[in-house]
Amino acid sequence: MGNCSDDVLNLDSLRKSLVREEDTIIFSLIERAKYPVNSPLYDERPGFSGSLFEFFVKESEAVQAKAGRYLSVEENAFFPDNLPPSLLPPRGSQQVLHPRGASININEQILNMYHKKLLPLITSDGDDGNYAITADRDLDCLQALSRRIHLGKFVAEIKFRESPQDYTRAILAQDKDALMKLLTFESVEEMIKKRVEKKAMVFGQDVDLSENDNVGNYKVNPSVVSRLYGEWVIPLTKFVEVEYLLCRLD
Ligand SMILES: O=C(O)C(=O)C[C@]1(C(=O)O)C=C[C@@H](O)C=C1
Repeated sequence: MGNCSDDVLNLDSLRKSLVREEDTIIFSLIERAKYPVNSPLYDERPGFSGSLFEFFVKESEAVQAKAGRYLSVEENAFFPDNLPPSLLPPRGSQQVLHPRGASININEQILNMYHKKLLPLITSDGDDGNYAITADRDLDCLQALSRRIHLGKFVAEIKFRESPQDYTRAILAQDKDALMKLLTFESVEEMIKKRVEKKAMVFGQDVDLSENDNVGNYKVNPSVVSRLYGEWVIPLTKFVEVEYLLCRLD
């Protein structure tokens, strides 16, 4: 979203960014679902010190690091060790987040969820040999999911600033359950799950000029998108929020 500076930091504007990220996530899933699972991409390969997927992501992240992607506190690398420095100077934006919480990176969990849970649900079996483009589509999905989930840091910061007393009590007690309760809005979560399902129907339908809508023929199963949010995206965002808050007073 690129505008997480102090003057625009409020819950409404952040929630708008989360809503906009839904579009990015759903379109990236639709693009990935064009290709079969292509499992050899993820197998260890001699000469690559890992899989072709890992090689692709590491090299892509190295280029993006040089071009300044990770200067933004909203961006987190999947393989952050040994990234080259940015060739551009830092942008000097205000530090909105608490420094300890700003460095939270749960991409390992996101990667694990993506490979083990999500990918089998959105791809067909098979191998068409298009490994590079498949890896590129994977990276798009992963970066969109990661950005959305790590925005939890900003959400947590806002919530802390809005009710410092309640949060301070729970933080001092290091009470994760109390923090989780404070930051949860069940009605908001329900609305999100319904909305992403509807978006997947709208974005993923075949469009042609005949009278008959191609209802029911979706590029990514809308109920999988709703499940993705309910079981992984929202819980992981909340995990980031709790982790951020736990160290907010350090
Ligand atoms: O909108 C918020 O208040 C958030 O904290 C974000 C979010 C989400 O991940 O979408 C997480 C927890 C809330 O229960 C509702 C929604």
